[in-house]
Amino acid sequence: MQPAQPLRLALVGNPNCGKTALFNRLTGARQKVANYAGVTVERKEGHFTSAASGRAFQVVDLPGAYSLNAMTPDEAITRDVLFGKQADEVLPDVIVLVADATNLKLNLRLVLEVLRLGRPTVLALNMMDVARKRGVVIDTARLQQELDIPVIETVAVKPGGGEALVAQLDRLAVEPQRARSAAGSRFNDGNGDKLEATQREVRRILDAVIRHEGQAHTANDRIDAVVLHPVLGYALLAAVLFLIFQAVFSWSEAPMNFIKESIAALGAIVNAQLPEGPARSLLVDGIIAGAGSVLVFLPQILVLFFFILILEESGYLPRAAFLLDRLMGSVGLSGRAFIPLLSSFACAIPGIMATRTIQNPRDRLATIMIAPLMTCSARLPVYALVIGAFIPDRTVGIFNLQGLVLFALYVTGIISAMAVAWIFNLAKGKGRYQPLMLELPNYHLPNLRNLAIGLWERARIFMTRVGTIILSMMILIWFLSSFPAAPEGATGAAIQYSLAGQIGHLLQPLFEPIGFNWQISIALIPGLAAREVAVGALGTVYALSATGEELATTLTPMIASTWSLPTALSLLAWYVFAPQCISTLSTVCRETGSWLPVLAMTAYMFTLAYLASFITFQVSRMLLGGA
Ligand SMILES: Nc1nc2c(ncn2[C@@H]2O[C@H](COP(=O)(O)OP(=O)(O)OP(=O)(O)O)[C@@H](O)[C@H]2O)c(=O)[nH]1
Ligand SMILES: [Mg+2]
Repeated sequence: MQPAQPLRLALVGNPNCGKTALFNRLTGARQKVANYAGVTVERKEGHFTSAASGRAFQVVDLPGAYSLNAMTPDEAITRDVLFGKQADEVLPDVIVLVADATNLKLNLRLVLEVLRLGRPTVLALNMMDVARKRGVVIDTARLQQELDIPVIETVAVKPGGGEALVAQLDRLAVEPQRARSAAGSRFNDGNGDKLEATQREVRRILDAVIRHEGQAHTANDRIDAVVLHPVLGYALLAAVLFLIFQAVFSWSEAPMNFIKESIAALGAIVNAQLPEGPARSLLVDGIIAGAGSVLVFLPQILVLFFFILILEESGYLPRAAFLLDRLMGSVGLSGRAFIPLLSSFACAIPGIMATRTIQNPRDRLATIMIAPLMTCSARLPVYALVIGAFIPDRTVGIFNLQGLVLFALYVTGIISAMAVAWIFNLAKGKGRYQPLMLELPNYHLPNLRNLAIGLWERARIFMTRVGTIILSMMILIWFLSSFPAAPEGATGAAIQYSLAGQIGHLLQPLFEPIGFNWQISIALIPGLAAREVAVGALGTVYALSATGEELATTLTPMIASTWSLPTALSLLAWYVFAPQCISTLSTVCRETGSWLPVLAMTAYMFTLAYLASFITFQVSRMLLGGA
């Protein structure tokens, strides 16, 4: 009896109405959900089986859209799926419209537009929990009558909040025709003045179905009076950012020490158990010292994401975008660039993809070009390693000095990005200033369970990186650093004679003027695969360079005793600017459809990195006298 084909569903609705939350609820996926418009920028597919009927469904989550006349590249994806324009796309069997019940006035426009397509459609009236709390009363039965499609109330963020929808979909799977609205044709008069006809229809339906308006959301307004205040607003923004960098160091100290000690203990055990030889060296110097020195930074990454997740979920981000719109405009960026740039603090790849929400292609390109200057989380281990080794852990006034330096590095990245945008603006000619149009979502208290899931997800991603790309690079680096073995009667550490040692020495003339020794030069190359690998590579290289009997699984004291301060500062400067990992460059190529921006980006970033390191090294050497 079971049809072989799963029923294909597409989730369509305004931005930020909870499509992805619903997608996750239905399929058990963990796609990114956040409280601002434009989180989803690509099509995502998932599957689920109805517990009641055993029927299989295929769901596509789509970027939010205000209308089917796409203005931005992400809206175009949704339009193309609905019109079957995507080359390898089959039209969905049922369109699941999602609407924010607290904002029907805005959401109904798209609903009516989609109904005109005359396809089987159901409406999920989402965020019903918020609507109820505010006392909004919607006559769902009447709405169903007006639209002539099934209307189901949902709460996408609550367990079981999508069950009624699945039950309805089960019924539709038997006869999808039941969801084909005749109402669509009612305002499909083809008189050209569709927009106005739609507006009128929206007003009429609202009058018929809203039984009670509920209170205006006064709490929102009260918070906004502070958050968007011309003075207090900026002070709050600065305080929030500052707190984050302080916390990254002070909160993570204890767990980092614990991980560090565990790794050292593990190294000692393996060292004592295994006979001397390549196997022991690979395990202790390659894997434990290499991957271990990256693993130590997990707590700091989690603290950073703890704050990012709270900011994303609270609804604060679009407000910050408004505060900074003037500043962004003065260097020729659109205020819409704010969220893509902020996402780049996690990783430049989602940041660059998020530029799909920027309408003007020129603004979009400018944002893509500077996104890699935002400090991605993969740089954090490098910064933290060098800061931990060279910047004393003391307080300046109420501030932690290490946190201050970290903050300064992030700010340097931001200021440089603004400068590059300004130059780009001069070169490309000034774009028309477009006023920032962003929806201000309601404030949400972050849901603890989702926060925990989000952090767990980040930990998983980081551990997977450590276990796959970083581990395999570590093994490769260990081989390169161990073979060929030192010749008979050699005096120095064996690594000096290895392939990696030779490459390091070969590169040294290039890096000498900026203060890098051969160990750093070796670590820079694998750092292009993933930035954290540079830390792991240093771990392995130094473990293998250790000549004495002492076990060298902790990197920090080693670099503290062998590098000069100017070298350390120069490495920090290098990491602010040096081009991102290869995957970022390939994302730029994919998003712009051309290699030209990739080449331009690589060239400008390498130039800036070398210049910045050169100046940092030479000036600090002069100031500190010799070294
Ligand atoms: N209280 C409540 N919050 C919800 C509900 N559904 C979603 N949210 C929250 O609403 C915000 C937006 O959810 P998303 O699922 O990211 O929205 P989206 O429609 O996918 O947004 P875009 O991808 O930007 O188009 C998030 O903060 C969710 O946690 C709901 O039913 N009730
Ligand atoms: Mg989404």
